[in-house]
Amino acid sequence: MVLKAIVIDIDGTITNPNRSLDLDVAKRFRELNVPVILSTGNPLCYVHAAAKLIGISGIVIAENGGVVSTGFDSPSIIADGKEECEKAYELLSQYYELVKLDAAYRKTEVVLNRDVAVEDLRRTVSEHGIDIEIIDTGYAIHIKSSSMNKGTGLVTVAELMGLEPSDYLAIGDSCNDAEMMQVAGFGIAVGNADNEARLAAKYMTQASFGKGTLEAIEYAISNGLL
Ligand SMILES: O=C(O)COP(=O)(O)O
Ligand SMILES: [Mg+2]
Repeated sequence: MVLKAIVIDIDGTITNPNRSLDLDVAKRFRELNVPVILSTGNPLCYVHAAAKLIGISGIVIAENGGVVSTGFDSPSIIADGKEECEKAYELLSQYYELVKLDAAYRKTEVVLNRDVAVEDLRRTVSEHGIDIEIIDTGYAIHIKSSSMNKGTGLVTVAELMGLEPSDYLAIGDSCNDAEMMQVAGFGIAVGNADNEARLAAKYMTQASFGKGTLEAIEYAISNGLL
C-alpha cells in the first residue's frame, strides 16, 4: 500500500527534547515528494508559523482537530464546544489552582499548565456530570470536546485534499495522536511515545523525538509505504 501524504504531530515528534524544531526533520520534509500536514494540540497561529518556516502545506490540524485550516490565507473550519470547556474550567477553578496557556489564541479548547493531576480533574468533572474530555499530552492539559480529535481532523483534511484518511502515514508521540494513527493508513509512534500512542501505532521507532521521525520516514520508504 503506497501512501500519498504524511500527517504528523509537532511537540515530541518533530522537535528535540527541549521542544525546539529538529532542523534535520524540516530539511527531510522538503525533500519528500508527498505533502506533509502538521497536526497538533497547539493553536492555529503556532502551527501556521511552523508550517511556513518549514516550507510545507498551510492545510493543518490545530487544537486537536478543533480547528482545521484550509490553507495559509484561507478560512478555517472551527468546531463548536468552547463554552462547555469554559464551564468545565470555571467549575475546576473552584477546586484547583489552574493556569491557562495561550488562552487568547484558542478557539475550541481550554488548555492548562501541567501542574495539576489530570486524573483529579477528570474525577471532578465526572462527579458533576459534565461531558468533556481532559487529556495530558505531556506538554499541556487540554479541556476539550470529546466529539473532535486529530482523527476527525484528518477525515476533514483528507476531504479537502481529495484523498482518503487511509492514504496517510500518521506519526506521533502522545495520547492525542492515537485517533489519527487509527484512522490513517499506517501509524508510527516515535520512541518517546506514551502508552496510548504505542498501542494505536502499527510500528514504533527505536529513536525518539525528531530522530524518531527521520527513522519513521526511512522505515516507510524501505517498506514501500512512501
Ligand atoms: O499541544 C500540546 O499539548 C502538544 O502539542 P502536540 O499535539 O503538537 O504534541
Ligand atoms: Mg506530541
